Amino acid sequence: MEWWIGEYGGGYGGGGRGDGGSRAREGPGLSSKTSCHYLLAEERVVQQRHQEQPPPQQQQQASTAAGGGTAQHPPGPSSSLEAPPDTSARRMSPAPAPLRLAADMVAATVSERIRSGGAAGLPLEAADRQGWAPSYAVANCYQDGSCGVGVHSDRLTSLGPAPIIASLSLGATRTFRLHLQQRVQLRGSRGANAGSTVDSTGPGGAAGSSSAAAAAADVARVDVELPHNSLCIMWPPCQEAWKHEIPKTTKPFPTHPSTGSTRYNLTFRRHKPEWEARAPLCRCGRRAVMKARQPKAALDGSPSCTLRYYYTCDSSKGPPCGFWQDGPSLAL
Ligand SMILES: O=C(O)CCC(=O)C(=O)O
Ligand SMILES: [Fe+2]
Repeated sequence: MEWWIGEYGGGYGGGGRGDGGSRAREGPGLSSKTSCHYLLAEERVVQQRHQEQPPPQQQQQASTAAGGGTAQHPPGPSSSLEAPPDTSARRMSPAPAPLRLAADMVAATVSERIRSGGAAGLPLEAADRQGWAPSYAVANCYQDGSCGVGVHSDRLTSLGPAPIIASLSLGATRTFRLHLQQRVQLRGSRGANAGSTVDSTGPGGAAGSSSAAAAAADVARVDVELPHNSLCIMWPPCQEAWKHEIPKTTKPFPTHPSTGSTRYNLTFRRHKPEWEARAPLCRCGRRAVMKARQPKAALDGSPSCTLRYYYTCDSSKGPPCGFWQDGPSLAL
């Protein structure tokens, strides 16, 4: 694996994503030991277009989808420490053959889960219901317990609302920790939680996966151990209702005969250029980022039946200009 995951060289432990936002960066938006690979030729075309053309001037436009117009709200929830896999900040290389093979297997697993009703009641996009296929993959390498990724949700600007993200773990076993942000009432479900939004399937893709979050319907934090060859599917609305992290640890954890204390993670995602194009430009001229709105009383009030989004300045690219614009909403 190392021959391609280590592409950007260097370490990702010390100043990594776990350190309150001061991520070590080597390329645009990518930390060392993280690399980004396109699986579809279209993705490469979109990427090239991004590099060649400045975004369209749409600064004064009203909000995009179902949301209202520009509002004078204060900024939303304090900006989370977000992971880099936002394709607007990507430097992608083509996926090597083993990664394509893994992507095909992951796509088949996720699609079969959808086809057999395992994702019933979840807010899947119509296209995803027909079968899900990722367009790119992000590879992370955690050399040992000193490496982690801080609490974040994955960027929605280029993934669109309610994305499916499938995460394959290889090597050492590390803890994947989820933090509940808002309770969501899913259609047809009785519980007031995004209960079944994370589905971790054990080694070999064994059936009878453990749905850790479902078992913990009323807790605000869930730990899922991710052993070698496990697939963790972050079903929607996982990115909206939860944040996640791989905590650094000084405690012993299960190593792997081939990789020792090193864990590799491959997340498979589908880029939705149509959503990325909808993001307005903020006052400082950068493309705004789309985030999920979390109601103030999210954790004590009644569950939300609607996912709401807003656009704000991308603070990962420099001092925020204070831009805020209402975004789309998605009834569950
Ligand atoms: O390593 C993992 O399991 C999670 C990685 C992650 O959250 C990310 O790349 O956004
Ligand atoms: Fe993430």
